[in-house]
Amino acid sequence: MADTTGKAKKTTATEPESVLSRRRLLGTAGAVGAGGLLAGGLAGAAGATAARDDVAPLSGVGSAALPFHGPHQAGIADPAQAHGHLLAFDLAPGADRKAAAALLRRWSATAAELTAGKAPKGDGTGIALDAGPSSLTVTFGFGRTFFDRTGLTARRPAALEPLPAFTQDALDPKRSDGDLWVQIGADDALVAFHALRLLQKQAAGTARLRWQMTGFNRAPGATERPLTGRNLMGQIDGTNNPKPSDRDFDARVFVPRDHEGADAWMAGGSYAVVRRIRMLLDSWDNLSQERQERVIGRRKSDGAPLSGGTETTPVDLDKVNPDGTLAIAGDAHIRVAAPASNRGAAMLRRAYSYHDGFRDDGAPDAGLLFVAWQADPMKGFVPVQRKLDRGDGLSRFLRHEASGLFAVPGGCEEGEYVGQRLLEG
Ligand SMILES: C=CC1=C(C)c2cc3[nH]c(cc4nc(cc5[nH]c(cc1n2)c(C)c5CCC(=O)O)C(CCC(=O)O)=C4C)c(C)c3C=C
Ligand SMILES: [Fe+2]
Repeated sequence: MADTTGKAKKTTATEPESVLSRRRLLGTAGAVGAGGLLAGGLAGAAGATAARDDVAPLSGVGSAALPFHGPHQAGIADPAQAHGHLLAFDLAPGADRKAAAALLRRWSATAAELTAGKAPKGDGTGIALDAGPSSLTVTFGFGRTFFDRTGLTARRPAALEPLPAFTQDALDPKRSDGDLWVQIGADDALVAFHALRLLQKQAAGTARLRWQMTGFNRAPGATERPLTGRNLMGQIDGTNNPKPSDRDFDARVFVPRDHEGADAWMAGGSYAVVRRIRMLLDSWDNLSQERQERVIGRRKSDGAPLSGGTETTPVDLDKVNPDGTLAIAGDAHIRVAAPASNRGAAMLRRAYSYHDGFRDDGAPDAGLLFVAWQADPMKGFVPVQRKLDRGDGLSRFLRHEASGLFAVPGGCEEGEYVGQRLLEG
């Protein structure tokens, strides 16, 4: 469902029809294709729970649904969920534009069903049978290499020029880039994995997984009231993000709907910059809290800027302390990253934390799966990262290990698929 501004609206009905359809599957397996379910090894479970008309209402978390269809893809303007997967695929040798179109059609149909809480026909996995949609979103994008491989070079957007090399980059090419990109988010880990598994199976023969990263955020309801999330450095992160209610939000985040030219198919779309940023947590944790706060420019406890006020007080970059020093240090992260320091450049940050065990030296392999959304990377991520690369006090505690830039087309309507205007236009 989209409101008049075209933004996705969350459905929070206690028990939407679409949710019932998946949750009642166990009881109606015969009618909807028991073959799939039984093939998944669920014969016993189906027998034991044959009648599920007494199914209890889902929690608010489970029943929340974000529509797949609409002018923009879901998973951009809505809050990042508790569980996320980022995946990149490369087209298999011989897979052409037609094969890519068929894959996007399959993927879109599956994403539409799953986000509505329905079980795709023939799905025997059983992974998310008891759950509702849990705010699942599935977002699809195209990398630069996709266009040459499908004979669509002439329609590749200029905005997909490779990102410049930054001095602090230590990028692993195997975990960077890719022909196709998929972002999955859900407030339930099984619902998120279910989507990942089905999409990966549907890619067989057409595209091969290039890399995958898994991340997390705080679970909804974990705090007394909704709060801005924290990252693994313990900071409140996301405060000064553009808000959907801002006058210029759409212009900053989405390609205009009347966009023309060879890449007119990107109208209503957005560009995602993906960076895997490892945090040097052992070094960070050794800093005093006062030093940590100076590095960011905000208080750790409540996220208030060091220029005063509360978390939401506008930052005063000119404020001077009684001793004559700047309240927000010259190399503080929020000073260097602020639109005011970058000729207005801004992006929507929608990140997931990650933890992939421990490295040989005992340090956590952990950090941020940073995803920045903007209408044009040259007016968003690129100028800001150029500045951070040179003068950010936080960069001493970070390692950029992987990177990707993806063109994420606008959303599609029922019966259509994401990318159709590119692949069939
Ligand atoms: C190129 C863009 C950015 C990268 C890369 C980046 C990495 C990064 N940031 C934090 C933690 C925080 N960032 C905060 C604010 C902030 N960060 C960016 C951009 C990048 N950050 C911007 C544009 C802003 C907003 C600046 C402003 O206008 O005030 C904050 C403060 C809270 C907030 O506003 O979100 C924190 C904390 C980490 C840990 C990190 C890499 C791992
Ligand atoms: Fe930041």
